[in-house]
Amino acid sequence: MDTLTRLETTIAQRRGADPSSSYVAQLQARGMPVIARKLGEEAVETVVAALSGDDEELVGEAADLLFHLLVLLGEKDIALAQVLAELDRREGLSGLDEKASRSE
Ligand SMILES: N=c1c2ncn([C@@H]3O[C@H](COP(=O)(O)OP(=O)(O)OP(=O)(O)O)[C@@H](O)[C@H]3O)c2ncn1[C@@H]1O[C@H](COP(=O)(O)O)[C@@H](O)[C@H]1O
Repeated sequence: MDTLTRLETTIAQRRGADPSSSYVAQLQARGMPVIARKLGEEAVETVVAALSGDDEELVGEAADLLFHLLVLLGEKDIALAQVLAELDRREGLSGLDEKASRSE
């Protein structure tokens, strides 16, 4: 099992866990508005790290971003596999077709 899939499984297993002992359970208990805001913050922090030129910081922020994206997808009951399938679909499209398809 790859890293993101393992993490997705862990996040799903945190449903209903004690928020005082689990950061994921704490986010899940606070709900989608907090999860979405957190993802937005992590996206901004990733952009700032990219512009700062510090690779180590960027790696850390990118990990935070992917982690919080998985929490958000889990909250919406969207499997990582669905997102990967969409990327696979786009990979199969050629340049202009892909642009048209993405803007649909
Ligand atoms: N990958 C992560 C992970 N990445 C980041 N974080 C947490 O995400 C938060 C990042 O937020 P910030 O950088 O803004 O730091 P902060 O100021 O402490 O956060 P806030 O108080 O603003 O929420 C930190 O609290 C990190 O600990 C993570 N927490 C958990 N995981 C994974 O999720 C699993 C389950 O975690 P628990 O639910 O805590 O058991 C763990 O085993 C890990 O594999």
